[in-house]
Amino acid sequence: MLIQIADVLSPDELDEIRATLAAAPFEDGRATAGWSARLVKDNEQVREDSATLRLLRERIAAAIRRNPVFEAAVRPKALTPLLVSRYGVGRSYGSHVDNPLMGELRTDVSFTLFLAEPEQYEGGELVIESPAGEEAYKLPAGHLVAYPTTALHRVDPVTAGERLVAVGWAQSWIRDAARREILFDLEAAKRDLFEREGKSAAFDLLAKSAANLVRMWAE
Ligand SMILES: O=C(O)CCC(=O)C(=O)O
Ligand SMILES: [Fe+2]
Repeated sequence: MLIQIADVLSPDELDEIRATLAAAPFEDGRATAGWSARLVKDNEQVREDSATLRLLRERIAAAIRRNPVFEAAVRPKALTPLLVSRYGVGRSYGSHVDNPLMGELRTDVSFTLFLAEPEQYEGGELVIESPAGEEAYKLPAGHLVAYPTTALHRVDPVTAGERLVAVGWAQSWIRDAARREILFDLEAAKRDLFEREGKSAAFDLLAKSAANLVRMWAE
């Protein structure tokens, strides 16, 4: 399941993050790509060993972890350390698949949190490729798109301005994307039913089934 989540960062958080980014040290992004993705990766990232990256990672990861839609859709067991990337004019990241393992984690879900407003740059869409076609994402600042790490994807060349994003990966309690979608739908149905009839017998059965599916599938 592919999902867009609005307002993961508040306007105040965004201002603070952008101010921090304006003074951040950047380095070539190739170091954090696998050997074949490295051939098509052309961006810059906040320096791995910098205090700025530590601060940005803490702030942004905290905002993502407290987002209830992210929690319900991704079911994160753990997140990789985030990357904070900049694509100036001419920069892009060609079609690739992300590493299946990063550090101690299996990467189940990839996500991009947009930090620049769409009007601030031309091009730079995140394109998710599938046999059914392509889907391009360029979301307002503070919004996030999450997609199964199984997909080929790319970032189209930036032709004006500057694209700023934070990207990361989650190992999910629920490895399979189709199962995650079932649990996400059941959670939505639970909330809808609860609003209409409170903690009814039907609600309790739905809640029981959803909880037991998590128990059956969690790993
Ligand atoms: O910048 C993005 O939206 C995605 C970057 C990406 O595909 C990656 O870092 O593996
Ligand atoms: Fe990627």
